[in-house]
Amino acid sequence: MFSAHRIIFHRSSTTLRHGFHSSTAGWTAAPFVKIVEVGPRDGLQNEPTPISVATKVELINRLSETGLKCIESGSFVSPKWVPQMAGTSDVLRGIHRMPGISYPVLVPNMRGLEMLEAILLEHPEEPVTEEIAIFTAASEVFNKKNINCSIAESLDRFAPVVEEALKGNLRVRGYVSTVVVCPYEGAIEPERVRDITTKLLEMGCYEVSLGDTIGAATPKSMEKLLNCITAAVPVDVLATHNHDTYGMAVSNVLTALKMGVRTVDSSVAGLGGCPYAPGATGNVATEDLVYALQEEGYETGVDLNHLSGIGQWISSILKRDNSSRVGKAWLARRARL
Ligand SMILES: CC(C)(COP(=O)([O-])OP(=O)([O-])OC[C@H]1O[C@@H](n2cnc3c(N)ncnc32)[C@H](O)[C@@H]1OP(=O)([O-])[O-])[C@@H](O)C(=O)NCCC(=O)NCCSC(=O)C[C@@](C)(O)CC(=O)[O-]
Repeated sequence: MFSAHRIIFHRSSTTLRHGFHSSTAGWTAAPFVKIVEVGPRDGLQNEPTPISVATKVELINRLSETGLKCIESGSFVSPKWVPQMAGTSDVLRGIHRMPGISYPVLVPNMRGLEMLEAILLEHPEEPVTEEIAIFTAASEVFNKKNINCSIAESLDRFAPVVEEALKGNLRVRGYVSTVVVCPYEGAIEPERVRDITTKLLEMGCYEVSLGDTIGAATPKSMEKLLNCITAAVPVDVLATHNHDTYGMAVSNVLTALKMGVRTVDSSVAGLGGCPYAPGATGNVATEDLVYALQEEGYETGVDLNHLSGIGQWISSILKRDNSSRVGKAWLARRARL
């Protein structure tokens, strides 16, 4: 379980015209950062208008061509609670899965896992996904509003889900929400997050993503949180999931990377938010993240030009502003060319 940071060798990318062009020049070592693209799930779950299965499938297929290695593709949650995630079965059936990319889905209980298993049985030789994510929170009130149970009940509920998933060769990722501030309870003590993270890892999650659900963290609070958690678990089983409500997300991610985190969640065009976190905006935009990472000397394997076009496309389909500043800069630059 404990592995050294993932270092890859690559041709250094010479950044031309503010990060949108790359060329090759010599061999260097750059730390690789895995991006977990959550746009098709976290990004779409909070949209006010219905989104067709065809649009979801097209979004995932387009994202699959950018170099991303992990694209969260939906949720097997109750459609009464989160209507935008209805149709996840058809989304999984419809996407063109590319080798080397994982397409995880959220599963809140055994019912959700059974729904996924039913699809997996349709083509056992070609599984529609190899990974699920379970999700709880460090705040009792948020957890109750989000999944209708206490934190302890959620862990009890997830234990058999994880056991069954692992038996079926599905990898399991864990999420902890409200890791810094809860919209209902206020500041959260890092020790609470540490203890829940540890329990999820002991249960069998290979990684835990730390959700700053309302985007209220700052570099200082991220550092405090990670110092507390990494005293108990190795940093390479942690990921960060930063919403960008206060414009702090990129700074928070860079802080986490300096502390050794190498997996970061983000959402194309900065889409998203949790329906049970009022006032929170979307995740850090994947375009902003990729730009910051490449300028800071990290490797992501993602084609920023291609991604920026997709961010603009999905924003226009959803009839909303593109929340990615880098995406907007890309559009303005394209207009000038
Ligand atoms: C967990 C439940 C289901 C409990 O909901 P409940 O009402 O307590 O469950 P229940 O077992 O009493 O079932 C109620 C109804 O839902 C059905 N049901 C039950 N389970 C399922 C299922 N899996 N799929 C489809 N339907 C289901 C069940 O069959 C029944 O249907 P009815 O008899 O009324 O017709 C509900 O609270 C729920 O679905 N919550 C989902 C909340 C959610 O998706 N939130 C957003 C994702 S988390 C997030 O965004 C944060 C994160 C991860 O991004 C990190 C961060 O930013 O912090």
